Amino acid sequence: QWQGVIEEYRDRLPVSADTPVVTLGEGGTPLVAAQWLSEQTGCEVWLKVEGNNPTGSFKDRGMTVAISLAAQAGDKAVVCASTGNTSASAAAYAVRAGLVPLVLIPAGRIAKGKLAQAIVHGARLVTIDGGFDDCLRIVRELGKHYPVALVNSVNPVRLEGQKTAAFEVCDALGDAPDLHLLPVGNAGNIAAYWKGYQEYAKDKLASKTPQMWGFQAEGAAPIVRGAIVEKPDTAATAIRVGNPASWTLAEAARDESGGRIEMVTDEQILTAQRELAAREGVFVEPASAAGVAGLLHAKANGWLHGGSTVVITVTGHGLKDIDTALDHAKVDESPVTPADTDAVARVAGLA
Ligand SMILES: Cc1ncc(COP(=O)(O)O)c(/C=C/C(=O)C(=O)O)c1O
Repeated sequence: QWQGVIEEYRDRLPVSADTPVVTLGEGGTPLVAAQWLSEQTGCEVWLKVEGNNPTGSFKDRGMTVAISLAAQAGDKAVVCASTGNTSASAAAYAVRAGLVPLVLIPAGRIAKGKLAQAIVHGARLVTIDGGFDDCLRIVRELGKHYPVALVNSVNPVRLEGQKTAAFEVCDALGDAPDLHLLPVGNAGNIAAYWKGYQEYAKDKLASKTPQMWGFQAEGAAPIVRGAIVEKPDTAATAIRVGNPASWTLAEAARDESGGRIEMVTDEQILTAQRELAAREGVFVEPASAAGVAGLLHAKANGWLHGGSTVVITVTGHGLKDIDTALDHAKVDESPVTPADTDAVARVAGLA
C-alpha cells in the first residue's frame, strides 16, 4: 500500500521523527505511455498524471509536507493565495490536521471544481477584487502580522514535497528522461522538479538530468517576456499569474538544465486539452495541457530531436474545470432520443 509522499521519501524531506504525518496518500501517480504523442513526435513520450492526486492536482505533494510541519509547529491556521488548486489542497490537508484554512482567491477567475473543494472542506474563503498576484501580496503581509502559517509555494517546504514527482519519474523509468515538460504559472513546480532531478543525479540514482522545458500561456508569460504582466489573461486560469513568486528559481532551472521557457496560445492549450482526451484518454484541466501544447509547438518549430525520452507533467484533473471543457467541446449535443432501441441504433450510427 502506497504510504504517501512523506513515508515514501522521508529521508529526502525536511521532516523529523516527531513530525505528525498529515497525508491523504498523495503521490505515486501514474506515468502513462502517450502513444499518440509518441507517433506525432517520433519521441518516447510519457505523461505524469498528477490529476490522480487526492485533491486532483500536484499541489498535494507540497501540502502534505507544509501542513505536517505547521501541525508540528502548533500553528492554528494556515493561509494561502491561490488560483484554485493550492486552496483546494490546503483546505483538505488543513482540516485533516485540525487547522483552520484561510484562502484568498481572485474574483471571477477560479474554476468551479476548485471553488467547490475549498467550500466543502470548510475553508474560510476570501474572494479578492483583484488577481492572483494581489492575493499573494496580501497573504505575505498577513503572514507577517498574524499567527498564521503561509503555505503558498513561497514556503520552500512546498517545493520540497513537489520534487518527489521527479523521484517517481526516475524510479519508474530507471533513469531521468531527456526532456521534462510542464506548465509554468507561479513557477514553483519547474523549480521543484529541477531540484528533485539534481538530487537523484547527485546520488547516482539517475545517470543524467533532463532539460526542463516550461510553458506559459501567451497572455500570462512574464518569464518569457522578461517583464511583469500587469493584467495576465488566459483561459488556463490556473496559470493566470503576472509576477511569479518563483521567477528566479524557474530561470535557474531553465538555464542550469539547458532548457527553455516558452509560451503557447490559449488556442494551442485548448486544442491540446481536447486532443489529449480524445486520443490518449487523459482529461486534464486547461493549464495542465500547456506542456502538451508545448510539445506539439516544439515539434512544429523543429526544437525536438526524434528518439528523445520525454515526460510531460499534466498537473490537474479535467473535472476541475468542466465549464471550460464544455464551452470548447466539439461534441455535437445530440438531441434527446426516444427510449426506443431502433431510434437509438439510428442516432448512434449503428443502423
Ligand atoms: C493545474 C495547474 N497547473 C499548473 C500550475 C502552475 O504551477 P506553478 O508554476 O508551480 O505555479 C498550477 C498552479 C496553481 C497555483 O499556483 C494555485 O493553485 O494557486 C495549477 O493549479
